Amino acid sequence: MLQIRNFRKAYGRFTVLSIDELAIKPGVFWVRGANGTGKSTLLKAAAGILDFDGEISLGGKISLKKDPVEYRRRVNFAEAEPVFPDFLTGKEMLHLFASAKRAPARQQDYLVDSMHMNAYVNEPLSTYSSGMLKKLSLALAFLGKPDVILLDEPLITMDTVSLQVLYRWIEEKHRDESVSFFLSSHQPLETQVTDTLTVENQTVTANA
Ligand SMILES: Nc1ncnc2c1ncn2[C@@H]1O[C@H](COP(=O)(O)OP(=O)(O)OP(=O)(O)O)[C@@H](O)[C@H]1O
Repeated sequence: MLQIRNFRKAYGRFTVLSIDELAIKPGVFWVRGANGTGKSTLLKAAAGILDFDGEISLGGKISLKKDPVEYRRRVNFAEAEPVFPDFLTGKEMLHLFASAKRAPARQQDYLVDSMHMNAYVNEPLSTYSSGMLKKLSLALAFLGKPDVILLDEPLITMDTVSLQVLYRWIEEKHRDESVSFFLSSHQPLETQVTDTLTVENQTVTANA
């Protein structure tokens, strides 16, 4: 599903990650590693928002660099600490992403309802707490018909009820639409994972 070849990401002269070849089959993956090892770097590169040397593709067919629009429509991402324009409302962000991701009608209603965001979704983002912003960013990452969803530290700032909703979304998307997930977290995940990807020693290994 996700293929990485001759990948290298450096900040200045410091190489953070170097991956010769990694072909990841469909599934739900827990991305683990100590602070500063490169988990966010890996997810941001795979999401197409961070420049890197090398090649990342979906199944060797849809290349991030050669088919950037198609790739980004199929690979969704939520940042660890989302930052959005303060003056927009949650609803406006949802409309924007739904249009870019060609989301089916009413998909955003399901996400807003199930994550209990109705009370504030029409308010400007300047009024949101960090948990409210986190829930919105996760909802945005579930819009459209992606093949892959990358969630960077999805558990942080989420209350216990919201966490259960998130786990339900992940299980539904994986079971019903065969969506693959990459979930970086320092805490164990309360959902069944296919494999663990460990980020250490400037590279990534699959543990299975
Ligand atoms: N914009 C940047 N400029 C310079 N160095 C950076 C930049 N972003 C990240 N780094 C460095 O790259 C390394 C990997 O950072 P990254 O954020 O990917 O780690 P992480 O595994 O997600 O960490 P954490 O678990 O603490 O969130 C760190 O050493 C960090 O200092």
